[in-house]
Amino acid sequence: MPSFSKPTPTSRKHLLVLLATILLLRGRILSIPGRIKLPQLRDKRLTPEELLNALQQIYVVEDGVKNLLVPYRDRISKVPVYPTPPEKFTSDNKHFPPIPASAKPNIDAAFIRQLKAILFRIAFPTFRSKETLIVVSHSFFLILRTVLSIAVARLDGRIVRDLVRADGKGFLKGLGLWFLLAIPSTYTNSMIRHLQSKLSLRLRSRLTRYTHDLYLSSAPDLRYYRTGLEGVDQYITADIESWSEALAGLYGNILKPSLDLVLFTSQLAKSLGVRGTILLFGNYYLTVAILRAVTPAFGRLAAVEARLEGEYRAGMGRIGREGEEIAFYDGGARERDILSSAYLRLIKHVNSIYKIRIAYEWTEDYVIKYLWSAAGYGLIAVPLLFTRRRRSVAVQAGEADRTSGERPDDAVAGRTETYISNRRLLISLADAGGRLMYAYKDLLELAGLTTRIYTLLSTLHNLPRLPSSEADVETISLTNVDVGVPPTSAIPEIELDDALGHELQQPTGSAVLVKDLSFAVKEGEHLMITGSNGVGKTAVARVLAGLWAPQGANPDTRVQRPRDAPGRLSVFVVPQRAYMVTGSLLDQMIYPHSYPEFLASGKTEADLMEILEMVFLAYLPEREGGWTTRKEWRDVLSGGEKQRMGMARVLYHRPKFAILDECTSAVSSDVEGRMYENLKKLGITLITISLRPSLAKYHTLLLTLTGDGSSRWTMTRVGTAEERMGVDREIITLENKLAEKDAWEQRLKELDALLSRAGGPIIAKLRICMYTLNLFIRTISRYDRSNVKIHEGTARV
Ligand SMILES: Nc1ncnc2c1ncn2[C@@H]1O[C@H](COP(=O)(O)OP(=O)(O)OP(=O)(O)O)[C@@H](O)[C@H]1O
Repeated sequence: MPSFSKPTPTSRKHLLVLLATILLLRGRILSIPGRIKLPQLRDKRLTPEELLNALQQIYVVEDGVKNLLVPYRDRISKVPVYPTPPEKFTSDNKHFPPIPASAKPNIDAAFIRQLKAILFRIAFPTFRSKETLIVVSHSFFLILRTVLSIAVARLDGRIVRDLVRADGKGFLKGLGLWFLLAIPSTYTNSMIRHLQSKLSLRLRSRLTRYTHDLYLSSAPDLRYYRTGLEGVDQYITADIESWSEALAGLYGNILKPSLDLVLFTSQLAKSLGVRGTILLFGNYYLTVAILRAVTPAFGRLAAVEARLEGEYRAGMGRIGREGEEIAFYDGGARERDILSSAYLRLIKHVNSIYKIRIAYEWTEDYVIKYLWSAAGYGLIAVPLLFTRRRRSVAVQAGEADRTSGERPDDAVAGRTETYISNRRLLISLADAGGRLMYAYKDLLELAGLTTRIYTLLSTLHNLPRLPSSEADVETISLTNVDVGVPPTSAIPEIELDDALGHELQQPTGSAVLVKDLSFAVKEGEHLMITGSNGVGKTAVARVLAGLWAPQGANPDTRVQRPRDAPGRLSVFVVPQRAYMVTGSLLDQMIYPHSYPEFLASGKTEADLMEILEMVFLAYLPEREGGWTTRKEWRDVLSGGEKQRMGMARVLYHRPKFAILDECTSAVSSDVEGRMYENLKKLGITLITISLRPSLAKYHTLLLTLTGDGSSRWTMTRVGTAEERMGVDREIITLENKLAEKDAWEQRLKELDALLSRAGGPIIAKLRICMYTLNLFIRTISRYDRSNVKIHEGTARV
């Protein structure tokens, strides 16, 4: 493999140097990079080429830990990943029981249980995690802010008192303290915001990693394939993010105002006395009662909004994915209608939330701002009026100065201080109360999002296990298997127009497509599965590959596949629709291998080129600018090229059995035939699903699915090469006879005309012969090459 060091240009022989540089670069671009050195990646700004190579590398393993190479600006950071162990999922399973059909997002026991499961099984798995440290620091700053707010309120009162007293020195001292206090206060505010964002990000990362590991599980779980949950992307991307933000924000929004409420109330109680404190608590009670009565079901509304967002997002994604097909049909207008409809449903819902909010927020503002302020004035008046009355009585008695030793100015200043401090505390109290009320609404919204996240996790956790089909056998076989569409799992969905309730997606019953199917394919035998469209050919492949469980209650039902040998897969499936992975040209060919796995396999660039030649794609690396070129391959490659790439993957992996599901339908027959020959030469046993009779000659067994609604099937042996030649000869004879059909028909008409003029028994016999001939011609006419059935060596298995 060539190295990737930069060429040094010399001042002499410019032309030669230029030529050499071009050649060197061409060599670098067109060849596969070796393992790249990554120790100082974090510190070094990489060249675009190095960046591309690092992207190709995907990850490095250091000290047994997989480090993902994540592009960040024009650098690469190494992020260690620790996949969730399967035992963790097993132990978590019981904490995520299926959500009951009647569940509605609300602040209740179910919400607490769901939140507890998500928090303590995923978000905070241990108390010594970084998340805990963030929460502790966050709490510290929240408490500090409350303490500082009290200090600010006191200082505020003191400054005004000194002002009323005309105490310049005291005023300046107070002002100096004010500036000093501002430093920790503002720092505390920014730290609270920072820690809240950090906590939200950590929660999101924890949940995302867990969900990725659970969702993208390998065989036999294949949860990504089997969830049946609509709009999973919305759950994993947007909902997890909103949930993390809501939770991190809510912690501050509940803890801080609650603390404020306790501390401010205790401070106020000192100057309000018992009566005032009772009045204060009466005020709290009244507020909570009023607001509870007018609070709408924000939880359910938030959950429905998330779902509608998901539908709209899915529609947008579909257009991005299937742009070309839509463009061919010129379906823009139709798609716009579909998208607009999804968008309008979302907007209608959001609008209705806004409308519901008007009444709620109006009441909330009225209660918090005006009711609390009025109560506040009343409460402040208690000590003031009380003190004033006492003072006036004392003044009347002419003993004011003697009893208190204060000047009248001091008394006014003292009252002003109390008033200012209490007023500030009351304003803060009203603010805390308001935030607590908002927090209640946020809590309801969190309940809605929690239901969404919990639905995702419990659906993934509760998928029925697929029976393992791998065994120590040499053949791939089905025994007494009913093939049918598996029932969709029951997933509760919050219904669009029904924010008051939700609907259960009913499990659909599955019809049996193929009944009691049994066959075994040994290595070296080649099976072709045929039958009309929709009869269940791919369904059989799904059962063989372990994507669908066999149906039916027959105790003898069995699906068996050999286990993967070291370095060799037992079964590799090429599906009907070509799939192109995000990445380089090399990634397309080695999929699902990663680049490090390719290096570990010991295969070389020459091996890859040899494979590309076998599928007639040898021109691709040169045409596309090298193996590491990254493009949107789904659009760049033609339909036939994508299918040939699928065949290249089979040749790269060299499995024991290759299931080819109509994966050469866009490839010309001659190229298709040569690719089949190449696969067989490499010792790969073929299980082909196809409607092309021309492919039958590469196989030894033919499974025909009847497709007349009876779910029946027949297995026939295609026969030896000689026998197949015999069949070909028969086809040619029939075709020759077919070519003479018009002449025969003409002669028949002539004879018929002759006979109609004659009579007698001989004529009757001749008429019978004519009838037979007629029938024969009609039968031949109906014959078509594609209908020729091969019956040699028929063996029902
Ligand atoms: N996930 C699914 N959900 C519901 N029905 C399904 C699903 N997958 C397949 N089917 C149904 O099962 C039947 C068989 O599908 P299958 O893909 O096996 O047909 P096929 O014989 O391979 O057809 P074709 O030749 O057109 O590819 C079809 O009627 C199809 O609609």
